Amino acid sequence: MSSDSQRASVETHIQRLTDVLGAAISSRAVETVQLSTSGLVGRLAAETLTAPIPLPGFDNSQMDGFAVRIHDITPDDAGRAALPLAGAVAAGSDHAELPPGAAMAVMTGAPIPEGADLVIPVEKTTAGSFDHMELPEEPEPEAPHHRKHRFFGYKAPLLMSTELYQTEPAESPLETGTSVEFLGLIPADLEPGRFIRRAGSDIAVGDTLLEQGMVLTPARLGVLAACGVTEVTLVTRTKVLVLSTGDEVRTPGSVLRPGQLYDANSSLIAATLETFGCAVETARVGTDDPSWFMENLEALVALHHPHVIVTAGGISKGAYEVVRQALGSRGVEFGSVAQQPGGPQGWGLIHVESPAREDPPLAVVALPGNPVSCAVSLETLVRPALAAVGSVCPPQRRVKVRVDEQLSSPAGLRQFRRVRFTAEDVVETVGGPSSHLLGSLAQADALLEILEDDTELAPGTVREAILLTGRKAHG
Ligand SMILES: Nc1nc2c(c(=O)[nH]1)N[C@H]1C(S)=C(S)[C@@H](COP(=O)(O)OP(=O)(O)OC[C@H]3O[C@@H](n4cnc5c(N)ncnc54)[C@H](O)[C@@H]3O)O[C@H]1N2
Ligand code: MOO
Repeated sequence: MSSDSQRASVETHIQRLTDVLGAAISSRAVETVQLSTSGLVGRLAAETLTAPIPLPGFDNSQMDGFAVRIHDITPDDAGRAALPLAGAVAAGSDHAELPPGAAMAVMTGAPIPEGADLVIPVEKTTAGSFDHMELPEEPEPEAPHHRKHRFFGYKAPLLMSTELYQTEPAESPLETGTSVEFLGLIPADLEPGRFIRRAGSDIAVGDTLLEQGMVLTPARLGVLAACGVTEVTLVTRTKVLVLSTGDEVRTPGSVLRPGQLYDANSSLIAATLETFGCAVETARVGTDDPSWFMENLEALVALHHPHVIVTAGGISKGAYEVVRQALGSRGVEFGSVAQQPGGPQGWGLIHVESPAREDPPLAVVALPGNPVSCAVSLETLVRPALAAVGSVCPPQRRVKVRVDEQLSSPAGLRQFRRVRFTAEDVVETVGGPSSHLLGSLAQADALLEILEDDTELAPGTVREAILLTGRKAHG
């Protein structure tokens, strides 16, 4: 259907866009990227990836405290027990062994000394903390991986003086006679494995880190890095070429002649599509000549290899509607959607000759030129369609709001008024319904949805609103 006398519903148009976008981006290529690349959040994994190492990578202490063997500790009725101190193990230290009948100081993240089966936090000693203890020297910086645990002793008694001094590795560290005095121990403190983070207890070797089609999140990127993964294979983002048209439109920074205006649509559309997970290139095709427009388009397709072309402007009823004239004869349909702003719309699939490009065909989404019409169309039509084709596009964010003013809306059109929050769940309109009011859009938090048969809204009416990109609901 391409007649303006019959307006398509919003839902019908979303389905049309879903069909054309689906046909164009169903078989996307994959690419391998370094994990250190920025902007990976929201990208789609193309392959299953399993853990090459466990997490934690080794048994380590969850607390700053003392590693002990359970059977070496027999608390008295007051929960007190003492053990000779055999040394200290810092995070980053290598293998240590716990001598029988002794305790070893262990710091959070330090490897558990062999033989220990639980850790008692330093708070459960009479010293209470390591704050006033002199800890063993740090290892040489050039060989951190050879970091050794240090045997040390206390100027006795540890828990009276809380003064700790380092000794050279001792033949028998227990000769120092220094002891650690635990107190307030209850049975739960002596459970096997207490405060030991076991190797592989979070992730085991071979566990699935990513599955094909999974969205990358900050946490998933963190897990990949923790497992030492350096690169990841991702679905190539939907590549969109944004073409803003209009002889009167100039690039910001250039000098305007009378009747000319700066190009708002390239920035607005590109920024929006980036939040939809697309890789976007923009170009301005400032011609009203359909054949020159097509030559430009073909050259740009050969350069950028997009999956989708989004045009802005040149589609309504004027004498110089270059997009409509150029693409209307190539399979792109143009018609009206029963919404305001964003009534005139174009959609379709085209084949553009390009040596580097193979099927599937290119999707065309032709938006009306008014900037607010573009913004609303992207939110109400393009976002749901992109989200429906299994892309990474986040869905609309809808909230219920109360409108504390009298509003009217034309019958048969779904009107989207720009509103801002004045209190939690309460909105006021910003500017009128016209689609040139870009300043008002920039002040708005949401698009108030007024349905087709909802022609008069009394103050206090509750309706749905779509939160605009980058805006959050009040409160
Ligand atoms: N006789 C009719 N006239 C119009 C109708 C209609 O049904 N019958 N529909 C109106 C509606 S609604 C809209 S929306 C616009 C859509 O027109 P076009 O898509 O052809 O867009 P243009 O005419 O090219 O531009 C419209 C408006 O937007 C300005 N513009 C264009 N590009 C940019 C840009 N990149 N940055 C900033 N502003 C831009 C342009 O100068 C125009 O003012 O048609 C109505 N007319
Ligand atoms: O349908 Mo238009 O987008 O209102 O100005």
